[in-house]
Amino acid sequence: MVGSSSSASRTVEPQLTEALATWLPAQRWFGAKGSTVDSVQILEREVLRDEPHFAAEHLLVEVRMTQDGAVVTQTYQVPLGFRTELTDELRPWVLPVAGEVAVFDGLRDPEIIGLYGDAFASGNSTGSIEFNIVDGSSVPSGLPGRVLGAEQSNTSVILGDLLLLKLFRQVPPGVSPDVELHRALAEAGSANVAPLRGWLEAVVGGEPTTLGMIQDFAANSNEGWTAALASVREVFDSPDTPIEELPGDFARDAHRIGAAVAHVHHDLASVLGTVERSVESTAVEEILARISGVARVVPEIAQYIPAATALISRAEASNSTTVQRIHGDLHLGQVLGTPERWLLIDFEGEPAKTLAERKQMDSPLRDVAGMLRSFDYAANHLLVDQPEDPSMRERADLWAARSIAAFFDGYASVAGQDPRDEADLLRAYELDKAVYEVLYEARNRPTWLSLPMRAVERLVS
Ligand SMILES: Nc1ncnc2c1ncn2[C@@H]1O[C@H](COP(=O)(O)OP(=O)(O)O)[C@@H](O)[C@H]1O
Ligand SMILES: O=P(O)(O)O[C@H]1O[C@H](CO)[C@@H](O[C@H]2O[C@H](CO)[C@@H](O)[C@H](O)[C@H]2O)[C@H](O)[C@H]1O
Repeated sequence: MVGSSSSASRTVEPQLTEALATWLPAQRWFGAKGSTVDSVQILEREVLRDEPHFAAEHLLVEVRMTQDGAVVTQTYQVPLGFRTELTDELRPWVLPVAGEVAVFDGLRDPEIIGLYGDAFASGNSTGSIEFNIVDGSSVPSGLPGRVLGAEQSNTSVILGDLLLLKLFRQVPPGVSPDVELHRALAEAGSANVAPLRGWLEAVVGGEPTTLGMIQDFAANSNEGWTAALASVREVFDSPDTPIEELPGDFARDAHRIGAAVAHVHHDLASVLGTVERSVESTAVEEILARISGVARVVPEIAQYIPAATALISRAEASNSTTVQRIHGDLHLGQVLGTPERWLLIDFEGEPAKTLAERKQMDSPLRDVAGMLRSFDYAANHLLVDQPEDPSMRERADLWAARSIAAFFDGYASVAGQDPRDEADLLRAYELDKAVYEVLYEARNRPTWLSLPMRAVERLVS
């Protein structure tokens, strides 16, 4: 616990918990959008630095809230900074705490990011937090910290343009699949992930729990989503040029992404195994439960339940399928293009699932379906909120079809099996993802809702 009157981090607990109750739900990474926070309790408060004008603390907090009438509890990781003088860059990140000391999101402060880097370099525990380095790897000390632009489900920061440190925001008790799968892929010698260098953990709810991980930073990389959007823009800007003649045609990249995904699936299967399972006992039946659940928030989706039921029955008729550990939340934002190859990142699985669910074996078709949905998103998202223009829509659909065909070809060229051969099961997984997206967009980006809604309608027809 903290409390020296000569330190910057003297903010008392009731003030902090009250501020966190307001501040947490407004963060991009807060996972329980649409819920009401009832209380915040500080589980751990570890001091990383404590000086008169500057302090840093690592907090684990338990948030109790009400979501759709039910009480939900989630644990979040909240590194905080305390400064008596604030820079302009830190101003947007302050918590509503009155007093002389400003309290802010610690991961926005390069000095605090550097503290985490140094903790890895020394490999020592900091109070209850353990910093682990992968055998054969090392982290240099004194690496300058830098904030990575985009806010996502977690917060990633850069150390010396060499390493990327991702701190998970929501931390369910247990080892993260991101660390687990990166370690398996290292064992397989996978070239399609950024090598894992270390991870940090603490005991949460009585279990060793991953708090974050550190891996090589692919400095010259471009996110698949950004690259795909650039290509789609070109398609719209040159309406009379056949897509295959455009310099930014995405088919070649889509083919390489397909091959990268197949390599990762192969490597995960080789290290962590595969199981033959009846389609009925895969998560396919849960798709209907998902639709019913989403219909409570987005009632328009209920009309598709009968057609979805028919689709699931067709998928179940395909008997058995092979399951294995998979990525679980694959989309164009989860692939990074480097000059040499495409990398897959962020193996945490679907954010809406529990940790135990995310660690279950599943069909690789779920990842393939995630990519198909993403090509559809990339093709159509510039048309959201625009008056319907059939010629633009036709170009968008052509771009998506071309990219998807190339992705399938790339996947099949490595896997030796073509996902198109399991068409009904693949469609069921696509529907599942589209339904997930309906809820995701309703809660996070309501202006994008028409995108997955259009897909649900198409997939069940
Ligand atoms: N190894 C890496 N090298 C370079 N950039 C990366 C790397 N890993 C992730 N990123 C960037 O960081 C962003 C967030 O990473 P991600 O693992 O998807 O985090 P989150 O769990 O918050 O979604 C990605 O969209 C990507 O742009
Ligand atoms: O933040 P995560 O990467 O864990 O994923 C969540 O957010 C994604 C949006 O950032 C969301 O993806 C959806 O939008 C993407 C475009 O922004 C699109 O490429 C995906 O196909 C679409 O699913 C993802 O579903 C959600 O889990």
